[in-house]
Amino acid sequence: MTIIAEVKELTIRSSDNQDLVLNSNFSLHAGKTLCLIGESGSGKTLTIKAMLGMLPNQMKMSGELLFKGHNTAHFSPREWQRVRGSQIGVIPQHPEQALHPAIPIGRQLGDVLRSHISVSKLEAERKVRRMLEKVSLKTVDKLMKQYPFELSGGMNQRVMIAMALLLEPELLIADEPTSALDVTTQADILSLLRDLTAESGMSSLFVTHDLLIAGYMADTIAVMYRGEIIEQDSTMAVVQYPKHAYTKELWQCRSPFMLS
Ligand SMILES: Nc1ncnc2c1ncn2[C@@H]1O[C@H](COP(=O)(O)OP(=O)(O)OP(=O)(O)O)[C@@H](O)[C@H]1O
Repeated sequence: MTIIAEVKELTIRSSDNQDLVLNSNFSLHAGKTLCLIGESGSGKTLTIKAMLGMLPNQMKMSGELLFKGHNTAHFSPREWQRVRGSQIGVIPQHPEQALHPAIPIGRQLGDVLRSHISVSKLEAERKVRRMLEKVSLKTVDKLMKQYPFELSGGMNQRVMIAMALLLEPELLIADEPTSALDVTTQADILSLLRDLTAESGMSSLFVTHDLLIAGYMADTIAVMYRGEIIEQDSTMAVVQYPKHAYTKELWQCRSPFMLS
């Protein structure tokens, strides 16, 4: 199985020497989804930031982060610019904060495409339209001219998914992409993401604090607790036979209804 990214012995310390992430290890494989799960403050977002080369300057990091076999510590700002967005797609928790409020959707996506690959305006528009249709957005003609504030949270998140997938990344990172959405929209978006990742063959890292969502999305689950990965196994093993008391607790505090 092709390894797309590896996190080896990742430790992140705050400026006052607190361990915020301690000795994390996991691998991301092509065509597979790994879920990082843990409560608020367990270190999930810092792990993602480290993988994207975006840790706050005052933090100290040790360990190795590899993307397609390359140690990302050696990436120049220019290489990072190339990798982020084109080879690694990111879906944030709050799409409204990631989208520009004063640029129409069609132009925002077109600009992303044209900043990474050389295509004519017309071809960029065609690709953007196709991608917006792929994430099940309707009335694409109208949508291309609309601004984020005119769309619902669920529609904006579909736009972010389209943006993240536009350049056919090899790795998709989604940080709690549905936590700001109502339950029905959440289920629709999760099902869309699951279909798109399965069909594209890319690797994905999905962050959530919800074991039910992890069980629905992932092939492998890594449970984070106070900065450490305390349990990591196949989804089946973690959901059906959780070993750690904290994982059992995560399961018990979840509703009994399963997504299908
Ligand atoms: N810029 C920062 N400066 C200092 N400490 C930080 C900073 N960002 C995060 N932390 C601390 O690092 C720890 C891990 O934070 P992180 O954001 O990775 O958690 P998380 O698991 O993603 O939580 P959430 O689900 O709430 O996003 C927390 O104790 C947090 O307070």
